[in-house]
Amino acid sequence: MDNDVNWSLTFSLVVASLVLFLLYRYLTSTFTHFSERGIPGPKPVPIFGNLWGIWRVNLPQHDRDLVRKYGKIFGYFDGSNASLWVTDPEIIKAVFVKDFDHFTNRRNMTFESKIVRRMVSSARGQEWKDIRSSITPAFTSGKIKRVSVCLHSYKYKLHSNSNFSLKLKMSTLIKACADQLAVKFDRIATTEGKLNAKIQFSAFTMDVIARCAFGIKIENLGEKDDQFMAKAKAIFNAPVNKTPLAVIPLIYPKLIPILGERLFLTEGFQFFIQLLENLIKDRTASKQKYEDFVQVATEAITEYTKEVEGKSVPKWNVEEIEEIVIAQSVLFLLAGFDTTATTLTNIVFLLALNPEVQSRLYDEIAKKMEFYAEVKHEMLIDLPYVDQAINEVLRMYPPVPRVERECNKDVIYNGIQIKKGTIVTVSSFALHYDPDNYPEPEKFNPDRWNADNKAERNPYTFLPFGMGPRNCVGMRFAMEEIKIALCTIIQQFHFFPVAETPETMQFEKGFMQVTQPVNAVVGIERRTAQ
Ligand code: HEM
Repeated sequence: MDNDVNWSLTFSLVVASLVLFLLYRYLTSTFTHFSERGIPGPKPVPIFGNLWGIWRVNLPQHDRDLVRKYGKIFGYFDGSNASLWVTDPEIIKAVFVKDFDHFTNRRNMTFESKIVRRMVSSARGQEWKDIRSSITPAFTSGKIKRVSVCLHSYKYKLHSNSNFSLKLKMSTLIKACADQLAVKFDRIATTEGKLNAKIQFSAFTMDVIARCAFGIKIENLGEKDDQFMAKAKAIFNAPVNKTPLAVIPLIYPKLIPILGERLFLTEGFQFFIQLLENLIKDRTASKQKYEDFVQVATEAITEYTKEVEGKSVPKWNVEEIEEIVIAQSVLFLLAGFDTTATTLTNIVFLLALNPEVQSRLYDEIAKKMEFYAEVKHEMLIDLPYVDQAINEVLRMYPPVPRVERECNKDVIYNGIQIKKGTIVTVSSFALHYDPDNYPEPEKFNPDRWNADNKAERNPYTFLPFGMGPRNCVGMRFAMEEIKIALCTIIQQFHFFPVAETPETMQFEKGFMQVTQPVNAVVGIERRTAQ
């Protein structure tokens, strides 16, 4: 009897060990991918690869440390998926520009939501090319300058309220938002004397997107009862980013539909999809003429054609057009709100710590204002020091910490083989702090960006907006917005460090798509006439 028990126990143990062994072999089967090719890299662990614990780290520092340790080219594993990390400018050029046809897509996240799949950021192959070509005209500087937006007042609810309507040019609209921001700053300067920059700039960039993209003015933005901002913030600073769940889309994307998309497409996300669906339905029902981004994009998408038997026919049917428009509208909001607010926060923070840069910036803007009665599109064209300062902030604190492409054909660069299916990842922080590209990288020095210094630098060492045909489509819009805000507030306010201001920017820990500044508190006072 005892023998039987021992036998079956031994048998069970052998089977369990065999299963575990096979599982281990399966989970680690790709882990020789880089070592076989002589490419160094951190040691991966089963299931997580190199992502174990990533939800607890300071991502910019983590990425810089990795590159410092393993060099400009090394292997990394997102779960069992191979990712080649690159900060070599020549390979960046090849992947993002020269051989773009072999690197058109980002990784496939396999979301089933049609809205997510139709977003230009997640669309793939020919569908990406078609959507991107159709929306690009809406983002050219000519359109940003000329497009006028019909504004509709909007209080927090899911339908727009058309009892107020006003037609304004895009840059005038951004200026109106910046003026409203200046009123808030004035109140803060005279009461508290210190500014929690991220909160105020988030309300500003949300206001700009709502007005310029959707023609709506949200009355209570940034106030206590403002659900609009609360939902948006919940997307970027979601608690899930600090848990192992954050890495599931990377290590095993097929689990997304099994676990339920709602786990990843949070309530905030659903809120904006619903909002935009309603807004577009309202528009279709009304006879009103709109001229904002949604309208420009809708027309461009509707007019987009394909060739069938030598004839041009519409590319998408009515249902597809609605899906594509909603997808891009939600995306503009998501891609444009937090990135731009974070950049403005970082700018004010670095200006507070660098008074000589702040005063040079002030002088340049004040000089320009001698010729212009107010901040406007035309005056932004020739402000070299403003451009230099913004570039330097984007170098030191790029809001999007990693940029990637998926390889769709085996290629070899300088003896480094990149197999089909491999993800190529660039850590913007590591690239921007490489002393080969930027001597004394910790130093905030806008002069790095003067014409002479810039001409000497390899352009593939600066990726705050990504690179190549799939770079940030909203870059011009973001720069217009940042410059209008900066010119408006720097003229009126002076920023300086206070006891709470950290010596260097602190970032939220966790696996963030947009690097979140924490405690970016600076002193603020109204400038006296100079
Ligand atoms: C300072 C502000 C911003 C920064 C730093 C930023 C950064 C980026 C980066 C790094 C990418 C990835 C590019 C690549 O893979 O090469 C990207 C893509 C994108 N951005 Fe931005 N962005 C900003 C503002 C905006 C704004 C205001 C909008 C829209 C109104 C926008 C819309 C997009 C879209 C749609 C994509 C995906 C493009 C595609 O896949 O074809 N971004 N952005």
